[in-house]
Amino acid sequence: MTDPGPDSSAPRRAVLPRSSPKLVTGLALITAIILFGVTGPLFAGDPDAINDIGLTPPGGGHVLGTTQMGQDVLAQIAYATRGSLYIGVLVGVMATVLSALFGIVGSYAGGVVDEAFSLFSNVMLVIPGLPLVIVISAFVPPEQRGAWTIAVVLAITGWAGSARVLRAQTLTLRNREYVLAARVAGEPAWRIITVEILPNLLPLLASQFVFSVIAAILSEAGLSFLGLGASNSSTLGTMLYYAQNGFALQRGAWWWFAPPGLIIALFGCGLALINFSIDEITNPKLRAVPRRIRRPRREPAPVGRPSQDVVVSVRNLSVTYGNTVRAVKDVSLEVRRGEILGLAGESGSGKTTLAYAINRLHRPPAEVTAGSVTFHHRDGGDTDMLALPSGELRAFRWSQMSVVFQGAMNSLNPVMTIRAQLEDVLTTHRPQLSRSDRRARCARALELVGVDPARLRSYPHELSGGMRQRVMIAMAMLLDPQVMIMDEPTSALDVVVQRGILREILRLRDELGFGIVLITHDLPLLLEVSDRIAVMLGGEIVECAAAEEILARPRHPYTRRLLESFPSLTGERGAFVRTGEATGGAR
Ligand SMILES: Nc1ncnc2c1ncn2[C@@H]1O[C@H](COP(=O)(O)OP(=O)(O)OP(=O)(O)O)[C@@H](O)[C@H]1O
Repeated sequence: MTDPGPDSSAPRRAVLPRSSPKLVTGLALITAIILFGVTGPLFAGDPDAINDIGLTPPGGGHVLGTTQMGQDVLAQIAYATRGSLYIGVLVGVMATVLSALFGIVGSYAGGVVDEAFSLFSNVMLVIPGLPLVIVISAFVPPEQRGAWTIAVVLAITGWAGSARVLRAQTLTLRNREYVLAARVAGEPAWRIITVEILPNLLPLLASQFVFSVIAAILSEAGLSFLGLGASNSSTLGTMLYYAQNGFALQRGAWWWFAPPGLIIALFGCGLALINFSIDEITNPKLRAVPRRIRRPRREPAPVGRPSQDVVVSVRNLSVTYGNTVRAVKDVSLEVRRGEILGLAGESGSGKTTLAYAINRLHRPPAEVTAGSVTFHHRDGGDTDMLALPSGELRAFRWSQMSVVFQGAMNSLNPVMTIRAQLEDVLTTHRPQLSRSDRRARCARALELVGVDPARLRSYPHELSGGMRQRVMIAMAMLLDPQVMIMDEPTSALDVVVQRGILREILRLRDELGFGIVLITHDLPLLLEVSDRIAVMLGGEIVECAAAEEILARPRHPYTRRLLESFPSLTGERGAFVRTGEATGGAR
């Protein structure tokens, strides 16, 4: 067997949830209560043993005192905790299975099955739960009212709300591309549900299970308190019932009613804390990344001010993802007013990370570890992008530096008209504009990108991919920004539409004079439209020069190989692709 090496546990560590104070506290509480419930009865004496000492406060031979019959309260609590946990888990499992069956299977099957399941869930949902539980419990004779009976009653009155939520979520998931792909690939329905859909519903199912357990323990306590609980088993609720009947409160016997109440409260609290952490555990994207309070190392102010036509200067910028990936390494570049700066490089070379960091759109675990990004205003003022308070950054971002995201045509909200989405930007950033001015600006923005303003009334699905892409560009231009960052703005479109949109962008750049950072893998396209091109490799800019210079005299071997891979540029087809030479990615 080979030695996995000292770092073999690192990837495993990366996929495990990071502990958070919430999770640790919740787990500690629940573990302690479960341990007490499971092992306590093994050590505690007989909870029903009657002693002639009567009601006694804690002390001596009885750590938590005795009931009015002289029964040991600690022993009773140990058995009662076990009983309540048993009912809670039973109900949690049954309610979760029922809600998954009616919510997930029904909505995936669709048609009559979905309608029938949905109707049944709705009927169960509108029946008031607590009165129904009381009626059913009262109907069952006390001698047959065991823990299982109570658990079944609580489960059948408590699953419908969860089923509705699961149904809504499954209806969305079943139309996702990967589910459609699995269907086209001929996977059977049971496999699609369990492999493609269920893992995405785990956070919901887990929190619904936790919620059902809490609700069951509380409801059982309520039922027992009313004398309708499980007759042949001891639970925290039955303890409270007997304490109430023995006038514990009036007699000041706090040791009789306070401990069971406290255990219920702590159990609910522990499960709620775990519930909060479930999303982070099941969804790696949501895991909180410990933020090291580390300001990027400030660079000394550049000697002299950059020339008037520079709008953004990036100096020695480094960005990392956690401690492992150095995606951008010591990058310096300038974006000039009215220029198109192309950013080329293989997949994973750090282009998107750099563009996002310039606009401070990077999210944890991405972190700027060094360098500076300065925005130079026309009036001579400078803005340190990395030091901008978040309120100012929000206002600054779209109005001075906007972004067209990768896959932008899917960024439009499907349930809002184009007009509403464009107007939203103006309402947020230009609240002083009148309604008619807003409408006129939206129409003008669409005209600029070559879309008929009549389309303002359309919903995104009524537009072609190219139109949606143009709408996103119109949205990015709506506030007359000085810089637009465009990350693969046309990659999903055919070449003719691509060229059409880029011609439009060039015309707008000439007309409005903003600078553009254009990211794409398509080097011929970059050579066609860019003024300058920066080539990235492994997180570094290995070459930055005028587009003609890059084409005529590429200096870096990687740039030369990149050019060789495009036949129309050099005539030597695909050496780069054919040899498959490793080029190195970000590390
Ligand atoms: N959330 C993340 N967590 C960890 N590493 C990441 C994350 N996002 C990106 N990376 C890593 O950062 C590096 C740079 O990624 P980035 O997306 O910036 O590259 P890119 O040049 O834009 O690639 P592409 O052209 O394929 O979009 C890659 O090694 C990538 O694996």
